[in-house]
Amino acid sequence: MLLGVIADDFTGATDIAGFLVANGMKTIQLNGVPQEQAAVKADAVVISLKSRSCPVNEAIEQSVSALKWLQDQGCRQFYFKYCSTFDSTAEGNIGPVTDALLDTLGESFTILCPSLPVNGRTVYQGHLFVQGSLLNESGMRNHPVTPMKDANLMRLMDAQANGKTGLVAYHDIAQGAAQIAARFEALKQQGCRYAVVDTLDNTHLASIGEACRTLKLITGGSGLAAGIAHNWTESLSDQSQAMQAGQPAPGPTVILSGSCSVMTNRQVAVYQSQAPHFALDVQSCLSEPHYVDTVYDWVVSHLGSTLAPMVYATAEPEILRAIQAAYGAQASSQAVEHFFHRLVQRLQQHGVTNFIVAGGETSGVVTQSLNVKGFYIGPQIAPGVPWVKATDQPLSLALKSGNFGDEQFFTTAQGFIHD
Ligand SMILES: Nc1ncnc2c1ncn2[C@@H]1O[C@H](COP(=O)(O)OP(=O)(O)OP(=O)(O)O)[C@@H](O)[C@H]1O
Ligand SMILES: O=C(O)[C@@H](O)C(=O)CO
Repeated sequence: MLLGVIADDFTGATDIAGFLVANGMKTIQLNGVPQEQAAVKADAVVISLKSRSCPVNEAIEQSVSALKWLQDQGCRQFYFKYCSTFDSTAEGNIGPVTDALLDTLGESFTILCPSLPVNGRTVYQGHLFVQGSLLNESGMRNHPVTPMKDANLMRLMDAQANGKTGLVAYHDIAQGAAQIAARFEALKQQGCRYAVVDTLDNTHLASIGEACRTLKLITGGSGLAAGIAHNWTESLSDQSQAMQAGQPAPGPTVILSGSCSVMTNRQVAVYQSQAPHFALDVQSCLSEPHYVDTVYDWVVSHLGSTLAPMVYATAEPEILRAIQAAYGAQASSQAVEHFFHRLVQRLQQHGVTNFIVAGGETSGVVTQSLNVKGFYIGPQIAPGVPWVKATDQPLSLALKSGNFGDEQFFTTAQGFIHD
């Protein structure tokens, strides 16, 4: 095994796994840290956790235990994958987890590279942009769990990590890998533990990837996957079978949307005009034990439709704010997640085999409810969203990060399902 990836949520895991496969690395995704040590045959293993917004100590504990498992598998380099919008708070979890991974590896330096230019995430002078807007002026300012109120990555990291954060700015990045590596050394000499790397396009990511060849730990979004995979080209095995193994097969299909991102709101609105849809009522999720029966019956009665039925909690920011004011942000999001957990188990028992899910946390809940241990990675529906197929049951999933995909995503995803 060459590369071990620790991802802080499920969609983030499939995101990077999809890019690793597309760049020639045979990749298996495992949900949670496996209990057993059985050797996995792949170039890269991505362990997906649900550690983005859990208490800091739990995130550290999960991440370090994933790292140790990957070390035992013989991985030679490690990647901590977090969101391309740096989803975190002043408490964590990106900073404390990075610190814990560095300490466990006995390393003193890593980079912070959330950029994913193909999906509009770029970094300039250490400031993170989403489709040309500063992070704190993008839809991320309204995120239900980790609202992002600052775009300065140095400041965000300083608030939550132990060490000092430096910057490798655009003019150095543009000069290529050797200059970037020289800047890493200079920052280390200045006592920096982390370096934010400016990135405007894939050329920059390729240079950054090359400059990271000797780093034991790399942290970032999925954009850097291509650059990292490139470093291993000479050691890679044949890829064609891995992609094939992840192809989704025909079967009852449902869409579950728990993301309130700007793009998911658009995708849900477009799909509402095309297919059967059911809007979840948060109060009923909180207080009616039999609400799940009502929604389950509705889904089952629409499974024969040309396009799959959609159940969604997705709400526009002002509606979300009103819900959170009435019931509390944590209580309402937990109620929605718990509802999806129960619904998914019922639908699985009914024989639903294909789940298209919007939202990282929501995808985590769905995958855990389905009790899937691992995935083969299939074709990419949109950059960062591959179909994945369970390694141990006849189940396929499309796990969409909140802001990924275009407006037709839910119909496009269904177009990939065939014999
Ligand atoms: N109507 C709602 N009221 C309250 N909470 C909601 C509502 N709809 C969704 N949520 C909660 O908001 C959270 C959305 O997080 P999730 O990670 O699923 O989406 P996302 O943040 O857009 O996706 P990503 O993390 O991939 O960017 C979930 O905990 C979900 O249960
Ligand atoms: O990096 C991203 O934007 C996604 O993979 C993600 O982590 C959102 O949950």
